[in-house]
Amino acid sequence: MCELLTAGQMRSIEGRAIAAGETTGLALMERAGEGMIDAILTARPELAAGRCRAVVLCGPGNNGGDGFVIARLLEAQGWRVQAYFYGDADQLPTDARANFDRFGTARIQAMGFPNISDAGLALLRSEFESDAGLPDVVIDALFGTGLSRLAPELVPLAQVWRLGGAAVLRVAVDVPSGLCTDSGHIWEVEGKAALLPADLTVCFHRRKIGCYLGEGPENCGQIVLADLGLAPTDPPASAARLVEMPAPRSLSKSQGHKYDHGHVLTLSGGSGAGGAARLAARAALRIGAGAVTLGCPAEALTENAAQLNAVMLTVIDDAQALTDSLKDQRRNVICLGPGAGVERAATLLAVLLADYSKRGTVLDADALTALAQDKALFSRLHSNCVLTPHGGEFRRLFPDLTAKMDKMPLKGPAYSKADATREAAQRAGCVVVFKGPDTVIGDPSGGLYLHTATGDRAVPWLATAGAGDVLAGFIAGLMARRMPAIVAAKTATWLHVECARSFGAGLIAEDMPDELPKIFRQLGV
Ligand SMILES: NC(=O)C1=CN([C@@H]2O[C@H](COP(=O)(O)OP(=O)(O)OC[C@H]3O[C@@H](n4cnc5c(N)ncnc54)[C@H](OP(=O)(O)O)[C@@H]3O)[C@@H](O)[C@H]2O)[C@@H](O)CC1
Ligand SMILES: Nc1ncnc2c1ncn2[C@@H]1O[C@H](COP(=O)(O)OP(=O)(O)O)[C@@H](O)[C@H]1O
Ligand SMILES: [K+]
Repeated sequence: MCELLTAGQMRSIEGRAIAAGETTGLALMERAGEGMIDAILTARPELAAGRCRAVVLCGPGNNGGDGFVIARLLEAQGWRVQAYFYGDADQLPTDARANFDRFGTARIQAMGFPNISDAGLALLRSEFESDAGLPDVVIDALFGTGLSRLAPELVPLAQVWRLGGAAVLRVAVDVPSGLCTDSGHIWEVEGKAALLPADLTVCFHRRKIGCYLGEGPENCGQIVLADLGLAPTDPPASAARLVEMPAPRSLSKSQGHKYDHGHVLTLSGGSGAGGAARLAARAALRIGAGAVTLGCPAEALTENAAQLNAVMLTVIDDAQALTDSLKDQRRNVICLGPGAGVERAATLLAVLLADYSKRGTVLDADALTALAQDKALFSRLHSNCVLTPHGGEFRRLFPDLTAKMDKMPLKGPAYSKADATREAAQRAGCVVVFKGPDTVIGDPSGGLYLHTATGDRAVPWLATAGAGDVLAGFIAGLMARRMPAIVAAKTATWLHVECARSFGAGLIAEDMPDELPKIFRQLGV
């Protein structure tokens, strides 16, 4: 289970350990420096062989203190190291000051404070233009989890930071300077923003949530962990968790009748608007629902019949027809929204949310718009519902939360997509899957899960029409198989990205359900 921490959560874990006498700030800082070097050499073993050159940028807080430790330890390994300092030595926190002194004032190049001097910047620039060639590694120990506002000094530094291009390894200590640890946004004021993007980010103790949200993933490079030796106490209950590969056991089928594996009813729109619901229906069937029926208006029966085989068809013209259809309790999950049309979605939603049996209900697309337009409907959502909004739909449903999320404060902590999803799920009383390259899943009890499709899980081809319909179908299919809503949402999100990764370039939504059997084989389902 991989927890993702905010700056505040990390601070309280460290603070508790120090207060309990389990460790000291100085010991943690030493361990952070050691862990950093282990992590760099593990991620880039080729650096272990040579006598490399490193430039370490140290800032005014404890992140800077880590930088002095790293500089000292790298030097002890025979590296040529130059440390630069942005800050006032007399204002350094105690442990950082101890490491500043230990490395040696005379060997630390001051860059000027509170403004970086031209001379300081020129000296730093010369590191990249020296006869000794480019540094092998540049380390960003300027600001870490303590940064809670724009550091304007990063603006000039950001240009120098990029010198040398791909020939230089850029490593961030804990988080890249300029990134908000909580929201993954870049700190900015009046349109001015700056950040030092990294090829490798070494997070201490636990991964920081901002590395997985917003602009975090594209600016952190590879993210690895360094152990600080803190006791593996339970993470805070409020900590978010990364969505991980599902256990194959959870996806395998036991013996039984088709209806033992559930029956999804997907409700489509009228003539010419059935594609989205057909995609969802096929996805639900492929992921293992025992049976899937598409409910369409009579006018669309013939065209749907021409497209579907294993998916069954029924006519659902109006609210009464849906009420009758729900009398069949084997239809244990309903998927409504894709291609339904807002008016029809509103009519059918009223029936679904009045259904006493509170069966599994996946609401996407037009059903979300209908929900946003009707407070009474919204208030009838229950814990067996799943909402799957993209950014636009989320804005319609929760305009106030979106406004809070979009407004980067001048000073942190910032309100994040994770905070918004948690609040949305609690308000709706059901699971909310807030989609995007960083998909955040919240459950009404406050649980929070993140799936970030970046790095080796990047799937730009998933930005294709109908991909969301397939996700809704996957969730519905898994719920039909009696997976709890939150588990179905997590599992479907992971499989959805996995299908896109596996298929690769050229992916369109139709390909995704048909990629599932291959994924299942690979997982050993
Ligand atoms: N706690 C622990 O036990 C351990 C901590 N560890 C390490 O400490 C890091 C957190 O350290 P930290 O909280 O000291 O803040 P840090 O991220 O270094 O920097 C931000 C500070 O700079 C200050 N600031 C000054 N000038 C500024 C300016 N112009 N622009 C913006 N800010 C400016 C700013 O204060 P402000 O002026 O905003 O009040 C703020 O106080 C953490 O990431 C990890 O690397 C590890 O060693 C393990 C043990
Ligand atoms: N660049 C991307 N990387 C990863 N996932 C993406 C990306 N773009 C879109 N997605 C995913 O694709 C799906 C798109 O859903 P949605 O916006 O509802 O599209 P549609 O309405 O066309 O089906 C979501 O699950 C979203 O998370
Ligand atoms: K940093």
